Amino acid sequence: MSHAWGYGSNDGPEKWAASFPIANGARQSPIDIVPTQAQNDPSLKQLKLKYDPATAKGILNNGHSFQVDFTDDNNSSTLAGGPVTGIYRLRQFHFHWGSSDDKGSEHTVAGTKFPCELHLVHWNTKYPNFGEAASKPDGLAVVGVFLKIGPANPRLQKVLDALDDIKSKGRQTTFTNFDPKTLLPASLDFWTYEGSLTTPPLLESVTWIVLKDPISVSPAQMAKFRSLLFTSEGEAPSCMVDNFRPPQPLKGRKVRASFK
Ligand SMILES: CCCSc1c(F)c(F)c(S(=O)(=O)NC)c(F)c1F
Ligand SMILES: [Zn+2]
Repeated sequence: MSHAWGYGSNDGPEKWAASFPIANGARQSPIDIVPTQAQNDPSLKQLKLKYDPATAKGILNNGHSFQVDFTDDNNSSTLAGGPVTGIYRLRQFHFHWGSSDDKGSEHTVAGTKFPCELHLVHWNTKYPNFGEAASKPDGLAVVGVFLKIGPANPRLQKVLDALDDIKSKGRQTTFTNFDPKTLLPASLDFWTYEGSLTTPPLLESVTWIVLKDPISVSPAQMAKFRSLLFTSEGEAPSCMVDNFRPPQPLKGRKVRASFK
């Protein structure tokens, strides 16, 4: 049975629990991060990100967002350190954004919403593949990066220029020689907590690593994100906007900070 889901009034986040009861689980994401309640943990290691641009392979409109996929059959692009044990391989990155610049991020910071949030998805190599890892409590590590309105970000441009070729759901094209490290802020200071996928199947398998510092994005660049469609060619077009889940209950979880 297909569990069709989306971000509209009939199939959006308030309706997901009907098909995915874990939506009301104990470690759901995203959350509102309250810096004054996050405890500095000196035992947290430095985040180690090693990305090989040659592992970038394609860009796809999946009908919920767009994703840049990476070859993950070896340890060329990995995450280690920070809150995790072992080595996690980069699988893909994607974004969530709003219909206007006052919303769009999934995580919020003391209630502040950003216009966009980048997610870099990694899986734990102690498991044989992504699918196996995605079902384990320590299976995934996702780095979240906020995008804040400011000067145009030249490092986003190669990604945004590719969107014309993937306007509608199901469209994909090659996307090679790209280093996702260029999308990160100078500081890798982070907050971390145990959570979930923010889209169905909402699996509670994600160690979240949310960077404190945003990167910039211009209003014109945000308009480029909003030029994508949720819909396939031939369907009545629906603009891909507001593809974010709102913050979920913390349910007793602690958020740790890698910085003072
Ligand atoms: C089985 C899911 C396919 S990979 C994927 C994804 F497509 C996605 F959108 C998110 S997210 O929850 O939205 N952002 C962290 C993930 F975590 C993922 F692992
Ligand atoms: Zn995401």
